[in-house]
Amino acid sequence: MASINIDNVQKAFGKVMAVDHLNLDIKDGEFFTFLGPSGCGKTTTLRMIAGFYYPTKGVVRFGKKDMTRVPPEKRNTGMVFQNYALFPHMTVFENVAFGLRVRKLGSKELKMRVEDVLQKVRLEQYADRQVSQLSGGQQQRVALARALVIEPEILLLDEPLSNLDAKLRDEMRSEILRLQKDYKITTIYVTHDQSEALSMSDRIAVFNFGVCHQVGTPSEIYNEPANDFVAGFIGEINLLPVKIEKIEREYIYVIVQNGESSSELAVRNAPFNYKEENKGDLALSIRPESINILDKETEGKNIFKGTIEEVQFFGSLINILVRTGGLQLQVNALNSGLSRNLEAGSEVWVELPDEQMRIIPVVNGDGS
Ligand SMILES: Nc1ncnc2c1ncn2[C@@H]1O[C@H](COP(=O)(O)OP(=O)(O)OP(=O)(O)O)[C@@H](O)[C@H]1O
Repeated sequence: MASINIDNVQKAFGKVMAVDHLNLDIKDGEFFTFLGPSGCGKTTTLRMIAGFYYPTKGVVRFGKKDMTRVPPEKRNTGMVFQNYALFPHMTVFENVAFGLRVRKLGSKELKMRVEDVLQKVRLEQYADRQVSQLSGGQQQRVALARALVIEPEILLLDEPLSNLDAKLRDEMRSEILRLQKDYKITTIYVTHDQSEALSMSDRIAVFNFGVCHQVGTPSEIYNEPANDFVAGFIGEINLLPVKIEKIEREYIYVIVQNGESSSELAVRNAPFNYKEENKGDLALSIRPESINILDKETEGKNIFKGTIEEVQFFGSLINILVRTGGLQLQVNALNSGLSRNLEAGSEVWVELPDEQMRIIPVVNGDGS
């Protein structure tokens, strides 16, 4: 096992800056995910850890060891690719044994290690099958077994589930987590699927255009997004452009442009909230499940009258689009109580609880 330190790493391909000023500390035994849209630099970073690419600048360390220019075969990392990269006409056993044969392991120990790992991925009865005769999920297990059999210090998984259907993906998620806990192996998982990242990871790094915008636990990333890109990429969110009016004790008062008029909102100034050094544009963020719908006018802060524009029924959840003045708010309510009787055209009041809102910086598309 090993910790990984990415120290001020940059990777340029000609004029394209695929990864810029990246600093990450991945702990020993951690399940760490790189999350972001296509082309944001996830795979490039993974490949620099595997040694398939060398950084243009910066240092990659495993533990305290400088690995920046060490070739891949000397790194002791196991990698699983999106397309599995198996040998289709070889048996499952031979595919898994390949890395051990390259390492010239004796036949007795080789057999023991392959059989042991095949049992771990629950493929022991398929050892003699040709890989081309296996299902997608089974092939993915062979790819995992092949990566694990060399007993790597670090396991690198590049979108390993993207070729599987939804049900199999769910099964394989649990399988990967079980194996990771079993082997207690430092694992980096690359995905653009936010629910996969939130449900599997100890911590997540969110990337866009080669820049890492935030590193945190799934709950930090979801509940305390660092900026509008992270907030918008993970889950649904309402983002309203705001200007700070004043800060008084535990409240930040902000002005939201609401069509022709403007509204004042009071946001609780939690420790992780607005920082006064944020100089650029700001947005107020609130998750759709944090907004309350009221059927009558009620005394209190941050309550606005609105009209329901759209109701979408999802069984346990009901998604409601409310217009209040010039603003449109997405509200997700549980299918119970008042929300059951709501329909387009109804008049309602929406409450934006002060402790559920955050004031976050607006970043440009390129992260600057
Ligand atoms: N070998 C290469 N030569 C030139 N440009 C590259 C190369 N590899 C990646 N890039 C560019 O670097 C940027 C980051 O690519 P990367 O593959 O790391 O993104 P990604 O987040 O893994 O995307 P995806 O989810 O689509 O795989 C992209 O703009 C890509 O076009």
